[in-house]
Amino acid sequence: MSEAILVENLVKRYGDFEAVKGVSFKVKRGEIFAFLGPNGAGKTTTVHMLTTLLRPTSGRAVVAGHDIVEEPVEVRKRIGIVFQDPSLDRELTAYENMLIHGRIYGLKGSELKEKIEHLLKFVELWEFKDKPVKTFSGGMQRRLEIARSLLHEPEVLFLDEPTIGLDPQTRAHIWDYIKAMKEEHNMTIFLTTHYMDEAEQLADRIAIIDHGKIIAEGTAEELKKLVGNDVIYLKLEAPEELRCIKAEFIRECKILADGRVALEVENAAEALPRLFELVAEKGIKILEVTYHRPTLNDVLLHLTGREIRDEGAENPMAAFVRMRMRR
Ligand SMILES: Nc1ncnc2c1ncn2[C@@H]1O[C@H](COP(=O)(O)OP(=O)(O)OP(=O)(O)O)[C@@H](O)[C@H]1O
Repeated sequence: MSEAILVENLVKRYGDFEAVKGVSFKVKRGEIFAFLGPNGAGKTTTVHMLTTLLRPTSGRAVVAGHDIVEEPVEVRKRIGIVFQDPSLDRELTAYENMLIHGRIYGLKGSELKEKIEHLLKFVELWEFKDKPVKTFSGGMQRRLEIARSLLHEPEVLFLDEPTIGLDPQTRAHIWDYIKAMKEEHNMTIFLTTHYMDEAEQLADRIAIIDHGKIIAEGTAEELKKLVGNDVIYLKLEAPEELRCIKAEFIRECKILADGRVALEVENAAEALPRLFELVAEKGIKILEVTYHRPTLNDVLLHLTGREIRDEGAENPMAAFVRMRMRR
C-alpha cells in the first residue's frame, strides 16, 4: 500500500459539539503532510485520533497499514509522536529520558546505546546528555522529544505544532531536522501547525482546516492559485491617462486611490523586466516598484475571510488591496 495514512470521514463529537466534522485525506509514504489551521480548528483532536489516544465518534482511519480502532497496538508500534505539551521527565537527564523510552519499546543493550548516541548527536544534544532536562531551553526540550520519538524507528511521525513558542532561529533549526528525517529516512510526517511559513517550508501537501473541516488541500503553489495572480504596484511620473500600461502579459490594470498603478500579472518575476522595457520605451519614469505574490495568508483570507496572525504572516494591507482589486 502506498498510503501511510488513509482517513475516511473521521468525526469527533464532544456532546453536541462536533470538533472534527468528517475529514478525509490520504498521506503517501515518505510525504510531509501539514494540517494548517487556526487555534481550535480540530488539528490536535485529529492527531489524537490518528495516534489512537482518542476514539473517533465515526469514520475510519488506517495508519501505517493498521486500523486505528481495530488494531491500536499495531498502530502504536509503528508511529512516533511529539505532542504540543512537553512530555519529558524534567528531573531526569536527556540520556535517561531516552533510555526509559527505548526500554518501553523493547530496545536494549548496545543496540539501544548506539541509537541513543546517534539520535542525540542528530539533534545536537550529545554534549548535554548528562544534564537534567529541567535545565534545558524550550528548543532543547523539543529537540530531545524529536530524538526520543525516533528511537523505535517509526514509519509515521506525528508532530503537533512542532515549533510553537520557539524563537525564529530555533524554529529554523527544527525545520532542518524535519527535512533531514524525510530525506535520510524517507519517513512519513504528519504535522499540525498554525504557522503558514512552517507549512510552506516543510510540507509536500497542505490541508487547510477550519471549524473541524478541510476547506482546501494541495501543494502550497496549488493553494495559492486559488487566490489569483501576482500584482505589481508602480508609482509613475506620468499623467493619469498614460499610467495604465497595456501588454499581453498584463491581465488587469487599475489606478489606486493613492495614484499608484496596480497591474495583475501571472508571474511578477517574469513580468518585471518586460514592464521596465515598455515603460522606458514610453519615456515614463518609475518612482517606485513593489509587488505582491499571493501567500498562504491570502489563501486563508480568501477561503475563510480571516487570517491567522503570526510572525509568518505577511502585511495584511497588501492582501486587502488585492482582494479589493478582484471585486
Ligand atoms: N475534551 C474536549 N471536550 C470538549 N471540547 C473539546 C475537547 N477537546 C477539544 N475540544 C474543542 O474542540 C475544538 C478543536 O480543538 P483542537 O484542540 O483539536 O483544536 P486545534 O486546531 O488543535 O487548536 P490548538 O492548536 O489550539 O490545540 C475546540 O473548539 C476545542 O475547544
